[in-house]
Amino acid sequence: MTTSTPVPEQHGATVEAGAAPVVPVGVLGARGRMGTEVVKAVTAAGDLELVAMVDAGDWLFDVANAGAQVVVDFTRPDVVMDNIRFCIDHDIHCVVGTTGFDEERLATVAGWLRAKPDVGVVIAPNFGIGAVLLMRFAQEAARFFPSTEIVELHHPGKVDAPSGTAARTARLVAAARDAAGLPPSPDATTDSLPGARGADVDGVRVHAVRLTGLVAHQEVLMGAAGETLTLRHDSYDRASFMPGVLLAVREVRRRPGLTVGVESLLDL
Ligand SMILES: NC(=O)C1=CN([C@@H]2O[C@H](COP(=O)(O)OP(=O)(O)OC[C@H]3O[C@@H](n4cnc5c(N)ncnc54)[C@H](O)[C@@H]3O)[C@@H](O)[C@H]2O)C=CC1
Ligand SMILES: O=C(O)C1=N[C@H](C(=O)O)C[C@H](O)C1
Repeated sequence: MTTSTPVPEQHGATVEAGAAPVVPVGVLGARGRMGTEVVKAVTAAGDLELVAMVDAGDWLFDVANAGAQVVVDFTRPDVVMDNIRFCIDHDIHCVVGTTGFDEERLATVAGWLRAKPDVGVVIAPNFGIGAVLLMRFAQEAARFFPSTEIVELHHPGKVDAPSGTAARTARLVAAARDAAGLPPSPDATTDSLPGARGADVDGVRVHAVRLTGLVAHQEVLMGAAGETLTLRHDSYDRASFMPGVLLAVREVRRRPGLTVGVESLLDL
């Protein structure tokens, strides 16, 4: 039970005596689709304080000057590495939702973190709890089905294809198939238009749809003789990502080093 005497806290916020201090948070990509939602969510959270909003053309040093302890990055795959490097160099923990991470990029971030053992970085292609569960269910089911393909469907403003979530799902499914000793999914195609069979991610076909009216959706289709299993997740609103983002913001300072995905934060 905290006492009711308010004590001054940094950045103008106040906290109850004995309560955990408010965490100063900066948002990169603050004027984007996700950034706008993150700004709203952080502002509404009593234990967090929004201290910096940075978008393209703004000065990145603003997040350091404002005293941000945690930065949330929803920018673009072509700028996110520079942002992470900056934060690590300035001892700022990072929660990264921006996509475009392959094993090489993750290894680079892990390498930077070795010089800063107290800094934490969480990188997750999807903060939606349902999407995280879908990935886990797909991993579990993969070994029982000779065929798996993935269809991701998004709003037409998305710059990368396939989605980061679909790429990660494909890699997880491929690893589960390999571990079970499954051969490649059967496919007799010898004659096709370029792209007709989707992208090949570690041997799993991934198809990307861009459609006005959509937000973020994914289906994992699995087939065996005489049956199919379809796992589907739909984000109809970017609010769906906020519980995961806020969880990562609250946890990242306690998790030095690189954390990929929010599974471990959810005890999955
Ligand atoms: N992990 C997750 O749960 C989710 C991840 N995403 C990913 O987040 C990223 C952003 O998505 P959206 O918000 O839809 O894109 P968006 O295009 O609406 O927003 C990106 C923002 O970043 C800004 N920006 C560009 N360069 C910058 C820089 N150097 N510094 C600061 N800001 C910069 C842009 O001006 C823009 O306002 C994408 O990679 C997307 O795939 C999107 C939804 C959920
Ligand atoms: O750009 C988006 O919108 C999304 N991006 C992430 C991805 O590429 O997986 C997460 C979600 O699908 C929405």
